[in-house]
Amino acid sequence: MRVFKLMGVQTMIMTNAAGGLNPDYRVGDVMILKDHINLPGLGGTNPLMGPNEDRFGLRFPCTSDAYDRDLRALALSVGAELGFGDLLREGVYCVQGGPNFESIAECRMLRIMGADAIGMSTVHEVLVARHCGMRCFALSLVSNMAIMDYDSVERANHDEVLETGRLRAKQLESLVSELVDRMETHNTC
Ligand SMILES: O=P(O)(O)O[C@H]1O[C@H](CO)[C@@H](O)[C@H]1O
Ligand SMILES: Nc1nc2[nH]cnc2c(=O)[nH]1
Repeated sequence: MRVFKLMGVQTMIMTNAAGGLNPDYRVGDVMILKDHINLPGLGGTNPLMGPNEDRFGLRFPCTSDAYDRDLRALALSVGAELGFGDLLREGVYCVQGGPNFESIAECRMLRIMGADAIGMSTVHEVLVARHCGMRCFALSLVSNMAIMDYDSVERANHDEVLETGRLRAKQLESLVSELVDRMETHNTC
């Protein structure tokens, strides 16, 4: 992120695959991140640990405005214009350390905590990008539903994640490229 910053990048667009925790979500939905829960961060592991690099940003950065409101609104309208507004959601992404998928008890706890989707990436990048003043937009492809039921015979697996990615690749490509075409290039930070 800091190399991008030094190269003059002002806006970061990030994508990930995530497990759906919100029972209203379906495999193949696309969740625009409006906020996150940084589980490793709450536990004391954070990419901004260590001496602060003052030339990049503040020691104690704000995260309540991490995901740019204007870009979120623009993505929702672009998706609707492209004909797949019904797939789009806005929600809270939770990052855990991985690489294992979550246990049933963990999924249930995360849902109670307010997470709509769970993954293993993106938040670290967002924290460093925001620290140095870059505008951030991120979306999650709901590649599988988290297992919440002890009677379920479903098992989270990476093949399903890859398969859903293939299924939605074209639509996500058109969403991101149209977003890039239309977004203001200036940094609002
Ligand atoms: O977050 P990305 O890299 O999109 O991928 C997510 O999906 C993979 C697991 O299937 C993990 O890598 C997890 O982080
Ligand atoms: N942690 C986590 N990461 C994912 N990436 C894609 N699906 C999942 C999931 O169910 N859990």
